[in-house]
Amino acid sequence: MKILKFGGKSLANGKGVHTVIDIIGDKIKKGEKITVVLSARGNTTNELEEILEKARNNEGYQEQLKAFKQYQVSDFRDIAFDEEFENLDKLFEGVSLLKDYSKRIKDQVLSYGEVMSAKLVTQLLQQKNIKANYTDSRTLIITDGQFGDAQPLNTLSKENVIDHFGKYNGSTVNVVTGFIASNTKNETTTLGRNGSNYTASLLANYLDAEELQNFTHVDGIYTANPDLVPEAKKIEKLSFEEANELAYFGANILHAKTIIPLIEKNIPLRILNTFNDQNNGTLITSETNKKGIKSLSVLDDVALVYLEGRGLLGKIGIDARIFRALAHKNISVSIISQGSSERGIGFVVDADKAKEAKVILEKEFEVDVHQQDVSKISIDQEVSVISIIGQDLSTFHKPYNALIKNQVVPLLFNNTITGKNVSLVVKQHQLHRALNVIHGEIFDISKKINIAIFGHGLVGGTLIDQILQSRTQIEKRKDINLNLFVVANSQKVLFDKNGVDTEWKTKLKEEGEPYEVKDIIQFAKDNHLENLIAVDNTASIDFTKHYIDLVNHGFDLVSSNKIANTLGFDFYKKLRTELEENQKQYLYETNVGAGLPLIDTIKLLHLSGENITRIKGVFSGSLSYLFNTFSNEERPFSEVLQEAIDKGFTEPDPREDLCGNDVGRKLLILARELDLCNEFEDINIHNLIPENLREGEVDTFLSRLKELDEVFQNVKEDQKPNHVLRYIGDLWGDLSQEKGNLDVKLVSVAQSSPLGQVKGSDSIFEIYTESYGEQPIVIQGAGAGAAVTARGVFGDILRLAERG
Ligand SMILES: NC(=O)C1=CN([C@@H]2O[C@H](COP(=O)(O)OP(=O)(O)OC[C@H]3O[C@@H](n4cnc5c(N)ncnc54)[C@H](OP(=O)(O)O)[C@@H]3O)[C@@H](O)[C@H]2O)C=CC1
Ligand SMILES: N[C@@H](CC=O)C(=O)O
Repeated sequence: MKILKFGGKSLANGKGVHTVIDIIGDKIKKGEKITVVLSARGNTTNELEEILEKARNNEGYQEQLKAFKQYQVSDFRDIAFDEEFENLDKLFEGVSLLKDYSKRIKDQVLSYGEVMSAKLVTQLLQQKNIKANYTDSRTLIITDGQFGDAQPLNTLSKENVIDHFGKYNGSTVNVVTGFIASNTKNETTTLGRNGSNYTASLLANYLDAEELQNFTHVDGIYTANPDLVPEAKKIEKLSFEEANELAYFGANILHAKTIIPLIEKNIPLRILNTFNDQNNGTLITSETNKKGIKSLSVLDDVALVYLEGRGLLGKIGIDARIFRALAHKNISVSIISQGSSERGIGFVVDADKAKEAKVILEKEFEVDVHQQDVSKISIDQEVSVISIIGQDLSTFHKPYNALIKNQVVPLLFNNTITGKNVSLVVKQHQLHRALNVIHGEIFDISKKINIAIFGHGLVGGTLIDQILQSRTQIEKRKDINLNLFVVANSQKVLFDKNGVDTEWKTKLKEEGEPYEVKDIIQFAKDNHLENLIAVDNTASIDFTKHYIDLVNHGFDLVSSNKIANTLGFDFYKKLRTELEENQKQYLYETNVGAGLPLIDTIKLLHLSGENITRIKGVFSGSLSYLFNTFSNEERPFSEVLQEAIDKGFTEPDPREDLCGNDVGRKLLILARELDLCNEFEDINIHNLIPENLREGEVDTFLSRLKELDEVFQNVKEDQKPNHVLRYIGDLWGDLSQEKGNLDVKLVSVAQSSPLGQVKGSDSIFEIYTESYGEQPIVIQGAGAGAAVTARGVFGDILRLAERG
């Protein structure tokens, strides 16, 4: 015998009931022996409760009652509910006259939900020539007299059930009302929360069923609520013990008490989806999984109560007084946390009990408040509890750190000593993000990194394409899902919370909208996006003004833009302070030497105590290309410069390279990595642009490039034989002082020297240190170009993603 239990959503009007009839019909056809247990249909129980309240409060309930009746019969005109409707009318009338109702009356009213549901399904089955027998569970399950949450009297109930089922030879399906029962005085009682499931598991127990199949509207039990966590996965198998934990911590499919009758008889429970016959659901058995499962569950109808005060320190009996006072009023406390100093104790109660709990405690601690031993008794209603089931403390740092990194600071947390569960109380508005962050961290599924790209020119555009090309591979290899949720230029933004695709350029053009950076921050918040990174691929000083705001709102930063690192030292420090306070990171490896691993190397040498005494070299890829080519070939300077521009080596405004600012910035960035406090004004820069070409629009400058030819031809010809031109940066002096010397200049060097041998757009950096003496560490390679730079930015993004 299998027990099939169908929930309210499975039995709703429309597709629901008919699907249920088909499922039952199929089983009968296959010769399976089954018993069916039903909940009330759709929203029936809630509706009956609401009408009852209205009747008591003398609010017009007739209209809702009429709609309720229509719902029950609308799809099934030939089924008669006259008797049930008449009884309900009488009950509501009585309540409205008395302006009150007892728990006994409420149980009577609610019982009609299950009665009508079972009556309907029985008749629909009979219409299909299936032998079905309406079974009112009040004749079977006998309980104590606790209306609303009655406890079954097992011996009596079991006898009734065995007796009743003994009368059927197996070819008739008993269609049993769930949830309802009767006491020994033959009065209707109900079995409380999850009552229909309880009826089904009691029957399974009494009848030694081979399986209980619980048909719901979901595919099974998930690692988290899929409505809140899109990446949630279905759990194939669970042990009863684990299911019990899930039930206790709020998984809304089961209630702990419903599992006990199954455990007793070792009867498997399968959670199935009425509307998906292709799914095996979740199987719950006594078998324990060695690895253990992990799941996230949420209690959100809760409140946090907090008691604080200096007088609690070391005082004995405070906790006892709190819990005794609450227990006295039947208020149950679920999660408790107390500081070791005992200056405060926080705990969680059901939301609807919070105010009462506060009043009770205020009364209990009246004297203590007066004596200022207790300073505060407060409640916070806007909280949720997340329980990580299967999580022990040895690896708890992972989800915890991820939460902090995503600016979710739990208000309270506790763990079970013997089990493997940790519960956290978080602010309700952070629940969604918190769940996704924890889920991404504890499951073997990819961690989503939400990236906002600002600037999609040469570097930014290449970066987007590189990410879109490699993201599948990265997800496979690293379990990191790179989600580009924003692409923006100086005018417009394209939002897509699920990530832009290869059509991003067209979409940005057609669907892009004007924006301010705060809109992007808001979008991330509204969509509960976690692991946020803002990538600056602009050359804009204006955009850098938003860095601190972005950091304060949970974004890590990556930039190819060098401006933020070369603004005033005050800003430089402030940004780092904000980063530290928010536990955010800022990576900018491409600021010097494009994709070359320079900044990291310098940072490491410095951090490890290696004294760097000088850094010298060709810092600019574009000027390297320009002077390498111009020195070796007999071509006009303007022609080679145009080539460097066309190859994407220069800054958006090439005058930034030629005037020395770009090299100056790079030099300053390196100096600041060595903890020097130099300002941009401290740099001695040899500006290569003749004064008459320095001002004006970039286009005008580009149209006058030829005017540079004579100037540079003369410089070239003025050199010693076998010498070439190089534009270098040089950081020197006593670098243990507050400031170093920073020079940017055009020099003529022997072609045979290391600097003289640099080719193409290569940069070369000579790093002199105390240990390495006269022989510098040399880093050399492509110092400019969209592809290498974008790859470097990509590297920074991945570094952040992996650090998590
Ligand atoms: N090229 C190279 O080899 C290297 C470049 N870099 C750095 O990379 C950065 C980008 O260079 P590149 O790609 O050549 O520049 P581009 O001029 O090609 O692209 C700049 C992008 O930034 C956008 N932008 C400008 N201002 C803003 C703003 N305030 N807010 C949002 N978006 C803005 C532009 O949009 P719009 O079109 O609307 O103006 C454009 O999409 C520069 O900072 C450069 O120094 C670093 C290392 C090497
Ligand atoms: N314009 C820059 C690009 C990289 O920072 C250069 O030429 O080096």
